[in-house]
Amino acid sequence: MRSRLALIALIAVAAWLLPYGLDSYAIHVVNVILIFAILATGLGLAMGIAGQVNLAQVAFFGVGAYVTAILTTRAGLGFWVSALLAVAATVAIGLVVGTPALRVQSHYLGIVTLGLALAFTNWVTNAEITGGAEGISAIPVPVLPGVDLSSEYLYYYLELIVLALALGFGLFVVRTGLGRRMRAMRDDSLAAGSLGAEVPLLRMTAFLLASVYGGVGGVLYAGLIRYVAPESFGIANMFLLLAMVIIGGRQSLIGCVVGAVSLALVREALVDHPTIAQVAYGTVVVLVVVFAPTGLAGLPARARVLRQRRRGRQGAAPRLGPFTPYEPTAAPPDQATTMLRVAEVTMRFRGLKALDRVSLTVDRGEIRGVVGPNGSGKTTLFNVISGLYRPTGGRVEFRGRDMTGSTPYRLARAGMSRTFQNLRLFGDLTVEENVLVALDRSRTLSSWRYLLGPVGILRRDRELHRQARAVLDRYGLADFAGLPPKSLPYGIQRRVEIARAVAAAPSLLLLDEPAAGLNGEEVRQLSDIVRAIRDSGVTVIVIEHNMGLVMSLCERITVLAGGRVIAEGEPAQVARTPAVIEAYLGDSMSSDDLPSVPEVTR
Ligand SMILES: Nc1ncnc2c1ncn2[C@@H]1O[C@H](COP(=O)(O)OP(=O)(O)OP(=O)(O)O)[C@@H](O)[C@H]1O
Repeated sequence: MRSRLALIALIAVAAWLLPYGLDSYAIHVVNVILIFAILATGLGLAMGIAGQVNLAQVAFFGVGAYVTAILTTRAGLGFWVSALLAVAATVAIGLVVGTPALRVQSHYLGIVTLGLALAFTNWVTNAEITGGAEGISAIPVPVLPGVDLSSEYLYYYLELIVLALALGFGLFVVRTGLGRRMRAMRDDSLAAGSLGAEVPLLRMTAFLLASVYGGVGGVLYAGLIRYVAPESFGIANMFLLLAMVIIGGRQSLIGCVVGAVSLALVREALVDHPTIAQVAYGTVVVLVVVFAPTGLAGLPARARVLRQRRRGRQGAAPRLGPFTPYEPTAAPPDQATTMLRVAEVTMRFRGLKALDRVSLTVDRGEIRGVVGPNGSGKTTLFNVISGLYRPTGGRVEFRGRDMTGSTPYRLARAGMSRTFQNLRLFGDLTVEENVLVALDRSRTLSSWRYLLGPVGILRRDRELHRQARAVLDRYGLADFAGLPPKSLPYGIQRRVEIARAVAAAPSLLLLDEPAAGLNGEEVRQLSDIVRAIRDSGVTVIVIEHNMGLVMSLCERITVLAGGRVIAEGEPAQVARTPAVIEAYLGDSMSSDDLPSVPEVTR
């Protein structure tokens, strides 16, 4: 921590002293670089942190610059008033660009945002108000009492302060709840939604943030160059910005700034050879994507890992601890006893009927098993219940409310949580951050607090970290808190996913094949964990192929075959049902898979 502060202080002092060693041309180049660093930080937030393809950053930049130019020269407004209006206009454009993000997937956004960038250049080249291909000149010098901003040396300090604020704010967002939810969305939007992250609004927020940075960059550019023309906001600069973010390291805002500075210097060196420059950026981008996907920012971490490997692992290896059961709580008697009612649900995929008029009712406090041969519709049923699929017919009621076709994040916020058959942990977040995403119930619409109440955000984040550590301690995962989940053995990943699902404080927990890939001891521990979760007042539905586990754990079992419910009842009773035995034998499983003695499989 101390060495990091010392490094920041050193960089700050060096940045402050930099103009003393530069001639007038060099300071101009540096001033342009700082503007690109601000733009790249905004692009990094949208693309690297939130995972939203945004090719409109250059258009945001252009809107900021042009609106400043038009308002100062044509409407006669002061520079700073125009600057404020310019950023507001950029945010409005950001809202428009972000609207498709509410519905379409990220790769289509690439086309939408590219279209916007092209339309913008086309418009400014042809419109009268923008001065056509000639552009707008004679933008007035921004006035700041006591500081002559016509001097590029002093303008540098204005830009430096804005960049420091922009980067500081970006890092604050990335390292607290909003940024964590964005990163979770980037890693796995389905899992993020199932934990209550409002994915469409988060995407929109990413575009708004990018637009603010674009607008601020545009204002600074108008004030620096005092002339705007279409070529500054064209595809070539868009490509340059993309290259800066990819080469610097799109998942790190500091990487984006490093990328902006390095590439801008290279561009300067190759200013007389633009074609070579374009080919060089393209080649370096491809090399980085293939050989160093984390960009320049990821190199120190890679070097650290290599060094550790060479020296051999130091210190004690992290170990899985025991699970500490919850305090049992009795279900409140005054509430309805039905937790979930699925009525006549049908789910068709083109010609295939994956669910055929499936009905089941799960009572509060129950552990319900859902079993059936492969392809019988179990996971589809979970996907319908948890909102990933809208059923073709029928109704899903959760806690007495009709929630048919509701979105995963609404269901999550209503108290439903789930795990996935193939594990959907956020791979680039740490284990602790995975749990933090589930614990954090902040609404995306309350993100204005990042501007008006940052201290409250920090305080809340500290409290969430405390809660996350308590969850990890309870599940014996404390040693893994700072590690990325994909580096962990499968059994531990399964436990992390359950801990994460329970951290969302559900009243109904859906577990999709939680024992898949676990060894006998791990299955026994899982059984204890699920029982303890239920005893803490959570209703559980579990899909499982491990019949020993199902038989010993579940009070009731629903059996699906061919998308239909073929039996339901207590385990021993269901195991004797001829239709069930036939379904399993038809699936070429041995009838031994349906033990009459309820015991956990080892
Ligand atoms: N998104 C989809 N598009 C098309 N078909 C699908 C889709 N999801 C599931 N299916 C089909 O629906 C049927 C039921 O699949 P589902 O995954 O629900 O079965 P399952 O009982 O969970 O199987 P398993 O035990 O192997 O996980 C299968 O035939 C599957 O191919």
